[in-house]
Amino acid sequence: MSAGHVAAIVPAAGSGERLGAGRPKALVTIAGEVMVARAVEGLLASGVVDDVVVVAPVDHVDEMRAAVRRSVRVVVGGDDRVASVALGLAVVDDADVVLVHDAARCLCPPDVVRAVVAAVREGHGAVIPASPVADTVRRVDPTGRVVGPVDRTGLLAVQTPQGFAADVLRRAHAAAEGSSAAARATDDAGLVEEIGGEVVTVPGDPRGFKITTPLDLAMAEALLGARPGISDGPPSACCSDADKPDVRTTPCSRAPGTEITR
Ligand SMILES: Nc1ccn([C@@H]2O[C@H](COP(=O)(O)OP(=O)(O)OP(=O)(O)O)[C@@H](O)[C@H]2O)c(=O)n1
Ligand SMILES: C[C@](O)(CO)[C@H](O)COP(=O)(O)O
Repeated sequence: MSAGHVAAIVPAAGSGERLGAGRPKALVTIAGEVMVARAVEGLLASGVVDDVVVVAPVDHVDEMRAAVRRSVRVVVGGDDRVASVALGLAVVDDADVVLVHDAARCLCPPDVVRAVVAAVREGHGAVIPASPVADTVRRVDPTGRVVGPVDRTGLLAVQTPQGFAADVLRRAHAAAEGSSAAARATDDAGLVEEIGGEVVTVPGDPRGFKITTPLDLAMAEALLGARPGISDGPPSACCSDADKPDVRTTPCSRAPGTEITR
């Protein structure tokens, strides 16, 4: 595929129930910058995205436009993520490559964006960043009783941005409209699978984690150096240095193995 026009859709119309911030999650601030603005900046910093469309909650379109501070289009979202992406897709009719990137994965590094776009340009119709699952996985019944092991070999946890040849994503969404596939799919690659399309992976990045709960938010702030750690306590005198960017070169006078309470 030629270079083509790359558009990115940023679904940001969720309410953020699990975060419980009392306002749409994408408008929650992390280290002085709201999530949706961080997500847009990350996409643009990749240097491979030409156009961004933010999908906003109906009552927060102006607020989101102001927060992003870039001349991106902002459209009203739908009742679920699939509907919101479809509404964004409807306005990127000039795109050859379409990325879909959760506002909630706003710390995803630009390298991942570039890798996804490069793989679509190589000719893959659908590309997702994904990483090995770290935890042991079990299947359980509705009561929580374990019913069987799950072989972790070949299991990957999937992130965004997901990248698509525009025609592939359009066909997938058209087929999903009003069908049970839309209800089942938790991501856009799932819709491509539903129409028999091939989906390939590129390596994900731990920083692309989805900010879902208050703990995720605290971890994001800690990653950006905006708080000492994921507990609320103040840093100890010794280890406040560890909060500075280059912790590798910061000496600590405590003996190795000393328990550190934060
Ligand atoms: N109707 C919806 C629902 C979700 N999203 C977006 O899809 C992404 C992934 O969803 P999730 O992290 O689950 O966000 P919420 O749906 O807001 O979270 P919750 O389920 O806790 O309410 C988010 O950027 C969210 O804003 C969207 O654009 N439109
Ligand atoms: C799209 C996604 O972020 C990929 O991991 C994920 O599927 C979103 O899931 P959610 O249940 O809507 O949070």
